Amino acid sequence: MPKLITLLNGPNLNLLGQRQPEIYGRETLEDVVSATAELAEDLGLNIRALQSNHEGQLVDWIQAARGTSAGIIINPGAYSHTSVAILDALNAFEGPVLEVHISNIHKREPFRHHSHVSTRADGVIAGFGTEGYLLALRRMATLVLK
Ligand SMILES: O=C1C[C@@](O)(C(=O)O)C[C@@H](O)[C@@H]1O
Repeated sequence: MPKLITLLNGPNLNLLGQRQPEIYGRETLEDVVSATAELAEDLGLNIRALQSNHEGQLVDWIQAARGTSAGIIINPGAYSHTSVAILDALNAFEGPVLEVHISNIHKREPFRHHSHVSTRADGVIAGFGTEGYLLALRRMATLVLK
């Protein structure tokens, strides 16, 4: 059985492709999910891709990944900068956590420079566009298949 990786996207990422394309690009979330699922298959992994605009829902999915997923790839969106609840949930998850930001948060407004999630993440990718999800998945394969 291929190992399961939970891919979580937070608020407003459902609007990928339409929302500020000059920052986030023209690819939709559906495009991102199908590209990651395809790569996952090549790498011998399974992906469970979920998106929510609600903090508590993301916390519930992180908790559900305990004992069922080998790793979590998460773009927490704006909750990166505000959510101690998401950080606490990730701290209760036993496997590797990789954080993805499509944009380079360090080049943007100062309030985006800090991410609570980064204090837990085993790796962070920012500013690689939607390609960041694929790079994170490759790194996840190294971490969980070693
Ligand atoms: O919603 C997002 C998307 C983001 O996480 C990114 O992928 O670049 C960066 C966040 O600051 C922002 O709130």
